[in-house]
Amino acid sequence: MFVEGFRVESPRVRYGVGEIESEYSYDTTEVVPPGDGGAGWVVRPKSVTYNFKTSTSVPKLGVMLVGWGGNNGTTLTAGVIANREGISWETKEKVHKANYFGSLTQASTIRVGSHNGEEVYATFKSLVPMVDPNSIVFGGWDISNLSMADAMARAKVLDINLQKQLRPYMQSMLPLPGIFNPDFVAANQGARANNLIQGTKKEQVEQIKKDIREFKEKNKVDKVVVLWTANTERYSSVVAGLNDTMDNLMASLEKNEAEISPSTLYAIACVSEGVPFVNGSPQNTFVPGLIEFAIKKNSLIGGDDFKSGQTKMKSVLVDFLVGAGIKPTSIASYNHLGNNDGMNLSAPQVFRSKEISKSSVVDDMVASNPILYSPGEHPDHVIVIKYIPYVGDSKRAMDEYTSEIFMGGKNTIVLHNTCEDSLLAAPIILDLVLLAELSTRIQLKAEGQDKFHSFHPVATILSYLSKAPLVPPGTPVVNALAKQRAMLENILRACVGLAPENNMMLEHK
Ligand SMILES: NC(=O)c1ccc[n+]([C@@H]2O[C@H](COP(=O)([O-])OP(=O)(O)OC[C@H]3O[C@@H](n4cnc5c(N)ncnc54)[C@H](O)[C@@H]3O)[C@@H](O)[C@H]2O)c1
Ligand SMILES: O=P([O-])([O-])O[C@@H]1[C@@H](O)[C@H](O)[C@@H](O)[C@H](O)[C@@H]1O
Repeated sequence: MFVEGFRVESPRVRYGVGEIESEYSYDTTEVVPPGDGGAGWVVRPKSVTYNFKTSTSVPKLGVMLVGWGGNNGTTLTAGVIANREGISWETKEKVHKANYFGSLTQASTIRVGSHNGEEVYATFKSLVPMVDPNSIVFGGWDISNLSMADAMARAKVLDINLQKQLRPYMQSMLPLPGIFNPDFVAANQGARANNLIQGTKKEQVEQIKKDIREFKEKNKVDKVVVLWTANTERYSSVVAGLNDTMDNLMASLEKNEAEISPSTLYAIACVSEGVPFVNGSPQNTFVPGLIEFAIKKNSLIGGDDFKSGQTKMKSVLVDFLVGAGIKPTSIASYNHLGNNDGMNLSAPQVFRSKEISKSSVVDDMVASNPILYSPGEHPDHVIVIKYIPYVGDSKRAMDEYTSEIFMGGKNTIVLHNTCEDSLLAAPIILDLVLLAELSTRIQLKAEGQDKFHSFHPVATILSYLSKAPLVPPGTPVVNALAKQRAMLENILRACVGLAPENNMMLEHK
């Protein structure tokens, strides 16, 4: 059974004017090491009462994309317009209708219980009020000056009969000039760089801040979220005195230090304006000084690197294998693609950023099972990415997973996965901006705390959507996809006083 929406009736939930309040018992545990008496480890269940307040004042949302004219940026913009206008288009197979497939918030469901023995499901987005994607106003920056209509044609992602219908809506959408530094991307990206902000790094930051303010005013949006879907940069060097603290980063900006990347400059501008900034690429935009700045300003940052295809599959498969007591011993991940992202990734220093994010995704799962892995032991894991122009945005991923199984046996799984890069990434970008906006409307307070506060500005709530989740310093990184989804769903369930989904279904046992 499926329900579009629901209200929770409980003495612990109040749907007020402008907000939903809930009182939530957070059942967790306290783990105590062996005592002097050698009694062994002790695990004590404990319950902590949290109060949540979620504002139901859903804003008119503006989304400014860095790299708006790219394959992902144009595909997302086009997809939202097609959904908003109810566009359908004919291909050789059939007449297609616009949809939001691939979006967790728009096209997935949650179990809310059972009725007369039948399971009842609701849309994920019905848990708490979210922005309607059809109402989003898009804008942003690109170092290439093509209109969104021409950039969509350049991307060659969407069917031509759809593109023709979208062109009138997108031809007047022009990207603002971007901050470009050829030292941080492949040399082959220079050919498209004809739409640039000139000046010192500080002047560039001030321009981005001005752009955000003017966009907000011109479009009469209540809130803006900025998301980086521009090209992958090489890692910035993290150097004491340069970017290791907020003060040093700001001093380096004043000195126009060369090693501050464009993505970090955009992030500085956003944090300065209190605008959420999400990084969809793998580079270390969030150098320590930027993270300190975001925490001081309590301004949301999140990322890194959209989890869209090959890595998303890996974070499911390795979780299944390790969770089943099977020991992955070698993982070979190869893919080739032919879009501009792939061309940029053909530069070794840029590829290294992607290699890091794609390799780290198994770390938490391997570390969770010392029965299988000795301290420091991990699977052989290689990442290969090749640029083959002919396939365009239709990335072809090939993986081989070899594992040790019972009594010296071996198991090998081979996958071929045609990841239509932008058609998989666009709905993920949508979820990132919707959830980033939502999380800024949630306040929480644990028992013993006297004031409500926001989530930590480093938004781990976005982990499900990121290959390399950014977490507050010193906190655990979770990559297993099922755990990430459960974390997100259960936090939103808590906002309306619903217990975590435990899948026990005792009533049927
Ligand atoms: N499935 C996916 O597509 C996927 C998954 C994970 C991560 N990513 C990352 O998303 C990013 C975008 O992917 P894409 O396929 O859209 O790439 P793309 O090359 O088509 O688009 C990037 C756009 O950013 C622009 N740009 C580059 N540097 C800029 C700057 N400093 N300021 C403003 N604009 C700038 C470029 O002109 C281009 O239009 C890449 O970093 C990619 O690695 C993509
Ligand atoms: O998300 P995923 O498919 O594991 O990883 C992908 C890379 O393998 C691919 O080369 C590139 O197109 C995308 O940027 C994406 O990051």
